[in-house]
Amino acid sequence: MAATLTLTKVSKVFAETKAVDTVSLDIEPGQFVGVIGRSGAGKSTMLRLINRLIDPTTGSISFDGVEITSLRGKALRDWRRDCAMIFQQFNLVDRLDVLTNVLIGRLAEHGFLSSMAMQFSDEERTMALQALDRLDLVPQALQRAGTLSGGQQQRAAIAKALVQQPKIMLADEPIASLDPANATLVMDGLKQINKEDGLTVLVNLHTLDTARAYCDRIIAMRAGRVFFDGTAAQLTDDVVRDIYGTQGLREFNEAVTSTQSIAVPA
Ligand SMILES: Nc1ncnc2c1ncn2[C@@H]1O[C@H](COP(=O)(O)OP(=O)(O)OP(=O)(O)O)[C@@H](O)[C@H]1O
Repeated sequence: MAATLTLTKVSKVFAETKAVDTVSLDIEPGQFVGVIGRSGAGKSTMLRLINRLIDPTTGSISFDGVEITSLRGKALRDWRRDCAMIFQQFNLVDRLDVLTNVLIGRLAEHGFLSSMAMQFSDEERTMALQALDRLDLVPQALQRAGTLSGGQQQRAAIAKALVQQPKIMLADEPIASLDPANATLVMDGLKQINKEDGLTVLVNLHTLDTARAYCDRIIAMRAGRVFFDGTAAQLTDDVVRDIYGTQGLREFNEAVTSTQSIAVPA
């Protein structure tokens, strides 16, 4: 059963920098949420806090009523499986084939010895092939991951995340290294999984057009705080200018996954 992710007054301080500043949010099950904002606004830090790659300085993060920030040992490993993370740089092992890379997503379910031996059941291989099929990557299943295009690698990373059978999918700028055609395929893949499986998706994006085209809800961060939280329709050009500033807006207004764009003042 899907569950709500709740952040309550979450802050993360690095030395002098308040990367995330008193953020409170409820992410409802099945939402496709885009997080936007200028470089340094705190987007990656927020995702890393949710995944427990880092710990908050203060505040609470809970999922289905369970406090995430206090999980240790197996409970923490289980959370990292439930909360799959996609990174800009794909996180695949280049020298291994695509199918094996996807199967690595199952290792959290294995004991130490079977993990070391990379022994997977027929059921797991079927699951991995089904995930690859959803991402249109069956023809590449036996190809070395390092030989795939960037877009194919990112779709393989999504397949790997899928076989973890996560409850929520986090993606930290998953299309930042991709050309428009591949960026569109990756976003379409995430959207398809969100719609078909009802999986909650929380994705950091550098480009407004992508957030507008794909996200049910857009959260804009500025200096660690939530500056805007609403739908694409509510994200007016005036709000966008406040988020990015006119200069920043130029930088972030390049169309990456669609031809829509907003007006930038001359
Ligand atoms: N490990 C760290 N040590 C010190 N400062 C950090 C660390 N991680 C992030 N910061 C700082 O926290 C702030 C927020 O960084 P973060 O990476 O979350 O921003 P972002 O919105 O994801 O930016 P970008 O779009 O460039 O990835 C920045 O000022 C950054 O320099």
